[in-house]
Amino acid sequence: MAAPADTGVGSGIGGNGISSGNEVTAGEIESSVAEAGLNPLAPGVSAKFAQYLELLLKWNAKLNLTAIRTPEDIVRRHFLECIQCAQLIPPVASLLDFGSGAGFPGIPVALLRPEISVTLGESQAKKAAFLREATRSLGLSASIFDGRIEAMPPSQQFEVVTLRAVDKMTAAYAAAFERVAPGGWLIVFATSGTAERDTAYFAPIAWEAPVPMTGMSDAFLLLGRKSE
Ligand SMILES: C[S@@+](CC[C@H](N)C(=O)[O-])C[C@H]1O[C@@H](n2cnc3c(N)ncnc32)[C@H](O)[C@@H]1O
Repeated sequence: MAAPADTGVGSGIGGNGISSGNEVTAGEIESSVAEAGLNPLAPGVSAKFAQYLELLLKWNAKLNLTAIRTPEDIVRRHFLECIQCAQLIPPVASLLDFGSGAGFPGIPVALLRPEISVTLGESQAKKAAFLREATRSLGLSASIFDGRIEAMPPSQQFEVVTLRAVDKMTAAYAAAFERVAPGGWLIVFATSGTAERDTAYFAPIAWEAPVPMTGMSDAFLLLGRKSE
């Protein structure tokens, strides 16, 4: 799948209330969430996002975890998109973030939806190490699956599987579908160029109307339910 489109909220430095320095305060994150029209975060959650951002910047300088590098872009493209996703997830008990990378959307989901048991699946060792450190520092109970999702025991299934910017789409899709429990949800981050292909690929899934990403001109969330 293509990476999320670079057409987000705001217009670069200062466009979403984020200053150009390397520090982003909890207040600035709350303002960005409000400007994007998303529901306010629960008390304490914006401070956790500020801490997550600091960790990302520190590790990204050495390990190249994400190509989105500046604080304002990380808030605008990674955080806001994933916060919107977390707020849309139906009431469920378990979620697999397939190809979590630096934690998107799994870590924002774990921060916003502590009732969900989140598994962050990531095959690259350096990214899995970051996920371990990030979840430890942020006090999250999310587990890390350090390997290819295809290697999970066949019986391991989840009520929600998220897919965001995962490459080798055909193989990833087949593996993701296997991990969705009967009656569970698949949530795909898509653009107008991929939405039709994505929904067509997962034929046995009943798709809801694509949800436009807040403040984005060409990004959608696809939510589909696997039959019982
Ligand atoms: C482009 S990154 C996107 C990461 C994150 N979802 C995001 O939106 O920023 C895709 C990640 O998926 C991981 N990945 C791809 N196929 C995988 C598989 N079959 N099992 C586990 N991880 C996988 C890659 O190692 C990579 O870190």
